Amino acid sequence: MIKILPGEKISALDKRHLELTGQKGIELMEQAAKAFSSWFCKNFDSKNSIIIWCGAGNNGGDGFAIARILKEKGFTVSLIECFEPSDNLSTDCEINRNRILESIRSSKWRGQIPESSIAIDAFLGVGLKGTLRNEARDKIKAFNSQEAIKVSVDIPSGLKAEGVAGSDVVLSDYTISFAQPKLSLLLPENEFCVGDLKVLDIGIDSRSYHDFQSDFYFLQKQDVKTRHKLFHRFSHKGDFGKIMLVGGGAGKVGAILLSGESALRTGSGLVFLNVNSSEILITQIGLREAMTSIEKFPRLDGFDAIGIGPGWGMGNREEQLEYFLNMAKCPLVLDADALNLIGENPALWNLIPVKTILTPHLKEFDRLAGESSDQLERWAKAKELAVKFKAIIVLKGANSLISLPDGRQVFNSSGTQFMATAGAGDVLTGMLTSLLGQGYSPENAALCGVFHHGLAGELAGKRFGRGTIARDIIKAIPMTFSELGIS
Ligand SMILES: NC(=O)C1=CN([C@@H]2O[C@H](COP(=O)(O)OP(=O)(O)OC[C@H]3O[C@@H](n4cnc5c(N)ncnc54)[C@H](O)[C@@H]3O)[C@@H](O)[C@H]2O)[C@H](O)CC1
Ligand SMILES: [K+]
Repeated sequence: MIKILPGEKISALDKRHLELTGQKGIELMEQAAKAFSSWFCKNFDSKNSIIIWCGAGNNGGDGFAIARILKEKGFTVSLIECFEPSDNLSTDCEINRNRILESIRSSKWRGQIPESSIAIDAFLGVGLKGTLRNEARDKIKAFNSQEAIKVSVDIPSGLKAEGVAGSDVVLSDYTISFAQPKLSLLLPENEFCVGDLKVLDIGIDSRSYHDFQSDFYFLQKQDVKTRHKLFHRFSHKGDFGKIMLVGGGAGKVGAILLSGESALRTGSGLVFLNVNSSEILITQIGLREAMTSIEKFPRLDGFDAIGIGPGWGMGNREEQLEYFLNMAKCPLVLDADALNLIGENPALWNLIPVKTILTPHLKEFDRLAGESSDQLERWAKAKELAVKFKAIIVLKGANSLISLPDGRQVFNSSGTQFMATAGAGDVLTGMLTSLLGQGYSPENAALCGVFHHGLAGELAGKRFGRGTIARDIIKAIPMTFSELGIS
């Protein structure tokens, strides 16, 4: 997993990469510009006219290089230079400016903006320091006033790599960040200026990260594959696990059915659904592959993992939750009403077995940890709780954050806005419980489960768009394994 470094460490990281590989800075910039341009060509037709706003630093250097590459690919490109002749350009910005083709129209910033269909923001990157100067503010305002699709290179100009955006910031539809997402790009408070986020590999040598300390990590496709258990010719039913999912109170049985079906689609051998006695019939009809039970205090031996909470209801459940927390000898997942019960009675925290996976969404997290004034505070509290109780806390949302007992915090890269639909969380609970039941370590179950859940959402979202529902995500689960080449 790639470490997420603070903005002020990025140039030191580049330097380390250049030392290790013998590359030159201008070559790394070319790799970044090429990565950006190939993403761009996949997403936009070359009939579009593009205007690129370039600053005087390396972010501007990226912009000049991107201009040259996109022109060669057939786009109509023009440039606005957001600096004065007296300004010092960074060495690599200067080199790329001199490489600009004559056929690219380049103008100085004079307050007028040529029309274009796509505006690329390569004005300021992670090198922004202190308070924004007035002339930079004017340029950002002018950039925002264009009626064009807006794409930021690395980070929206005016936004710092850490913290919440102020009012002087480029309002992007897409932010294409290099090597690692900057922490500010992951804050929901900054969604208004970041838009869709994509992180591109620009070929930084992974050894370059060794010298830098950070507890924040970014989970990508390539990190997940090695964490999976592979099944083979001699695998038997027992390898796929026997799990119990507890929930399905009156009127909410759909939640446990979604979890149950997700667990089966994730590969569980045997799935038991423990529901309210009034719901037994509908549960059996609802998921024919599952077995059902209605005891409030069922026997727990023989189960490989237990997931508790989807649609459970909170009335008179405390004693039951205590029973599960005290008696279970297998790994646990706690979700929904199980979390709300802990929020109401914090003494229950002390009964949670180590390495239990808790999956709160934002509101459930606030009930568990108390109100927070912003997401940064929530991230800090999640880390504190994970370390204190040796738990794994999955704070659900765009780029779900997985806080581990050793203090590491891992942001997920998969997922789509189409997953903001009823039952998507129940699907995750089923997937996580299933992987635990198949013998995955809690850390691997959390990382693989969260990634595959997001990927299933992406695949379902591609097909159904705004109409995506939780059952579409479940149907896409098997495809996520073939996508990653996992048997
Ligand atoms: N490893 C990577 O991710 C790579 C990233 N690249 C790109 O490089 C930039 C960072 O470049 P840097 O030269 O350090 O700084 P910037 O271009 O972001 O900014 C310098 C620019 O900004 C002006 N400035 C600074 N503070 C202010 C202020 N308060 N008000 C107004 N203007 C300000 C300063 O005068 C300079 O002109 C990174 O984001 C990537 O885009 C590399 O290309 C490849 C490796
Ligand atoms: K930028």
